[in-house]
Amino acid sequence: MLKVSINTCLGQFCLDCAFDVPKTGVTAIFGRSGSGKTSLINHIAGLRSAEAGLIQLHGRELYNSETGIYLPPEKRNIGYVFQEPRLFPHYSVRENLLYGVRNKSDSELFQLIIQLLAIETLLDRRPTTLSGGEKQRVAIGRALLTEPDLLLMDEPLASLDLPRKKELLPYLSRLSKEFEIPILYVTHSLDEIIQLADHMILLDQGKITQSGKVEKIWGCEEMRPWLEGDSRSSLLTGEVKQHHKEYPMTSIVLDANTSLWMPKLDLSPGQQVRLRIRANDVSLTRKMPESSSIRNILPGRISSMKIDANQQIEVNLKLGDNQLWSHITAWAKDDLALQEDDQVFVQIKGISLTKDDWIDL
Ligand SMILES: Nc1ncnc2c1ncn2[C@@H]1O[C@H](COP(=O)(O)OP(=O)(O)OP(=O)(O)O)[C@@H](O)[C@H]1O
Repeated sequence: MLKVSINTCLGQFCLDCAFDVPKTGVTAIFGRSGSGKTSLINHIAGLRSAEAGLIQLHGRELYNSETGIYLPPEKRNIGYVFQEPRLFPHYSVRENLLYGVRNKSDSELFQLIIQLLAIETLLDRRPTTLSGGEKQRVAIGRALLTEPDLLLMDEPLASLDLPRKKELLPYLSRLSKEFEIPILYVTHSLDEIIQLADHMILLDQGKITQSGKVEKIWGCEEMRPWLEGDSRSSLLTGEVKQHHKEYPMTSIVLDANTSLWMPKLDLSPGQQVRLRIRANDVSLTRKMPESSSIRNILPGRISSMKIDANQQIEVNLKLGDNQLWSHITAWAKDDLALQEDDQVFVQIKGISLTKDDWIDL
């Protein structure tokens, strides 16, 4: 586990945060530009020193202002992947990968990493001949080959265009499952968080405003600037229950009493999935409709209602054990005379869940 507590100022900017990162999985660091994301991971890497604090990785102290411990970056055993791949142009891909690696033979780890990142065929090429996505895969491979206790990634996809980002995401996702090390992942992208992160830390002006499981943070008030109105959505975790016998649909269990139908997933019963349900795809009725094209009609209760910037209503609902957002017009709210604590029926079109709205966990 990584334990961090940092209190320091750089000019006008002060970083004051304390948090723990679980032993495995991806923890996303998210926040506005200038909120201190890069400064934070640079402190952990040892590229910056704080005025006060403690950084402990798997029980080993990397930094302790009280006892004067300050390990330089090369003694911390931390891998760092930057926005730009930073490869040595005069070395081949193989030489880049093995730079700084003690065991330079074709180890099992080397084979695993080149397969996982699909860079076997690039080994004899020079970085200048690679695409942006290929270069970044090599940079990730190089960081992993040093067998780090922690991997820091600072917007590793930011310099890539959208198709390259999409190409690299599955590699990152596989890597986080395959390597049992904590990954701290700085990003501006909510899509990357949905695809990759298990946990999330929200930073604002150098302070942590929220941290915890992604599903929980997603719905919190501090996420409102990024997820308001039309862009409001909920993240839910569930398990594949069954596939429909006649139609290309899959049922996902969210809790003991709640399940949803969505277009067929190529997954087996029992597999875990994360779903994003857009608030615009969730409508409400007072009575159970008698016949409807909508496949998911579930009982829910209104927890709270908020007016968005366009004077429409964001309704937060309790759906079984989960929280769900619905976005409706103020007109509909008045027409149905909706109030907090009311019991309603929540309607989610099965077809509204597209392939960008789920990942297997
Ligand atoms: N050497 C420095 N001296 C003074 N202020 C600095 C220094 N380095 C960074 N800062 C300030 O610290 C704040 C946090 O910067 P940082 O790069 O950590 O933010 P960030 O959240 O990573 O931003 P972005 O998302 O734009 O990369 C900024 O206001 C920045 O101007």
